[in-house]
Amino acid sequence: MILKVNNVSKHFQGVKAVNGTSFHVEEKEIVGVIGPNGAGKTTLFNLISGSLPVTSGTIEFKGETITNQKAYILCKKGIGRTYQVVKPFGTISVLENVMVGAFNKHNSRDQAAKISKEILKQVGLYEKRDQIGNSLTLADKKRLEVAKALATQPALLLLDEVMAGLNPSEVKEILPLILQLRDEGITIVIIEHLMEVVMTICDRIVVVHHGEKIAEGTPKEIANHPEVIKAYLGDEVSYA
Ligand SMILES: Nc1ncnc2c1ncn2[C@@H]1O[C@H](COP(=O)(O)OP(=O)(O)OP(=O)(O)O)[C@@H](O)[C@H]1O
Repeated sequence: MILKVNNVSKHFQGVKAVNGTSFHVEEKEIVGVIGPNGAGKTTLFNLISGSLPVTSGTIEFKGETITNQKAYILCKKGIGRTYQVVKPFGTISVLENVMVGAFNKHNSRDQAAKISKEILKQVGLYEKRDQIGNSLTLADKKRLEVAKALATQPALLLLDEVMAGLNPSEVKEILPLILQLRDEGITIVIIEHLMEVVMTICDRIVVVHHGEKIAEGTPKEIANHPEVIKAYLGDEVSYA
């Protein structure tokens, strides 16, 4: 088991963004986190990656309790993440953007550049390595987000809506990349609102609603789960 989230809560004043959630992730699994808007998905990622402290509960990574450790320390330990809102360093090149991630593990500029070029080839951005970050299309900015996270050489990669805003053919292009990363040994937790994507690539799915886990299972189990159907088809109509 690579990740264990034990009864974790995050309350913002009166808002119970995450409320007593528990789940685990096995090595090399692809686990989807789904739920309606505001369900607490991104907050969960912020807690796992150390961007926010928990209100209560514990988080274990590779058997070690890592609750409330700083984000840069968790990054060094192997937890990488992308952000829902893509934020490339707009005025430096695509290659330099990725190198920022690579410096997490490598002090030498040459070594960081070498690794970053390999990653750019893998995500299909090598030809655009000298372009400025801001000049990329949204689809390419999403690839760059993945590349920046990969450059930190994560064992566990948290992908936050990397396909939101992409057209169907762009989505089809990025799916094999995610499967390839898993084949290379990276464990993936993915927040994704595109059901066909989640159903296709995930081994298991965790469903959250109002900060609480309401279901967990294989894509098939989740698709037929009464609580999930209620959460999506009840008074909540939009989801992400
Ligand atoms: N820093 C914060 N301060 C106060 N409230 C917050 C903060 N971050 C998130 N929230 C609230 O916590 C709840 C969960 O938000 P979160 O962004 O985790 O949901 P989500 O499932 O990722 O939503 P979406 O699908 O819209 O991205 C929401 O009610 C949100 O307004």
